[in-house]
Amino acid sequence: MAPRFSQRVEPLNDRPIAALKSELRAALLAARKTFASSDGAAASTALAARVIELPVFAQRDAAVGGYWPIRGEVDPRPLLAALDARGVPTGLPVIVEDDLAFHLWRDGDPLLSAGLGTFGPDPAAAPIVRPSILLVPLVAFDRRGHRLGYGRGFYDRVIARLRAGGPLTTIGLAYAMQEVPVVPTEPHDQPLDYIATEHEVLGMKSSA
Ligand SMILES: Nc1nc2c(c(=O)[nH]1)N(C=O)[C@@H](CNc1ccc(C(=O)N[C@@H](CCC(=O)O)C(=O)O)cc1)CN2
Ligand SMILES: Nc1ncnc2c1ncn2[C@@H]1O[C@H](COP(=O)(O)OP(=O)(O)OP(=O)(O)O)[C@@H](O)[C@H]1O
Repeated sequence: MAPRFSQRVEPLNDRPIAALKSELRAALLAARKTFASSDGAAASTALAARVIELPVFAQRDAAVGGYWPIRGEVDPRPLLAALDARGVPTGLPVIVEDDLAFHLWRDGDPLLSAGLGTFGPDPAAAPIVRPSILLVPLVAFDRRGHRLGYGRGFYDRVIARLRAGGPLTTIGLAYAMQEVPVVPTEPHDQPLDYIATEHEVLGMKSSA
């Protein structure tokens, strides 16, 4: 006899992680957009004032990888401008196949399309920088330092690659409203060293 219900209702813990991630992603993307349109600029300025105090930015030879904000992300430009004023080189990513190349960029430099609706420096004109500190955009985060992005794995891959080449400090930039109790994770997910919001800077390393 045919079962009465053809679809099994799966308990939460059995759901594939990718499906949990995409539901969380959709919900937080919508909420972030709403928050950013009214409160994003003030929160991004407050966040910059907090995060610039991290001692890591005062390290000799620091170079910072930023991003050009899209889709209601925290605007890292106040922080990038403060770093530039201190003489710290800053760069933005350009998509190259499955990887990101960071090229030197400061306020006023030209911007070109850098792939998937993002903007970045002219890769033919701006030198490559190897970030020792990476500012990481995110859709959702939890207090363990896990993040959810747009689901293409670019940051997971570039963090793994940069770490293999030398010391790297990763700092997620988020509005406090992007916090969730637990981000579902897979083995390739790279936890962040810090997450900065307009209210606090969370350090994940015991040495922090
Ligand atoms: N501001 C910013 N720049 C970034 C990233 C990011 O998360 N934020 N990246 C982090 O990985 C890399 C680019 N990865 C991205 C992955 C997906 C989408 C995105 O919004 N995709 C849309 C479709 C856009 C299109 O096809 O034109 C989508 O999936 O709906 C954007 C960037 C490098 N630059
Ligand atoms: N180090 C890696 N090497 C190869 N593939 C990877 C790596 N990291 C992630 N991926 C692939 O990228 C895809 C997207 O991963 P995930 O859903 O964790 O992205 P995300 O963290 O939300 O997005 P992003 O890092 O682009 O902001 C996964 O299917 C995964 O297989």
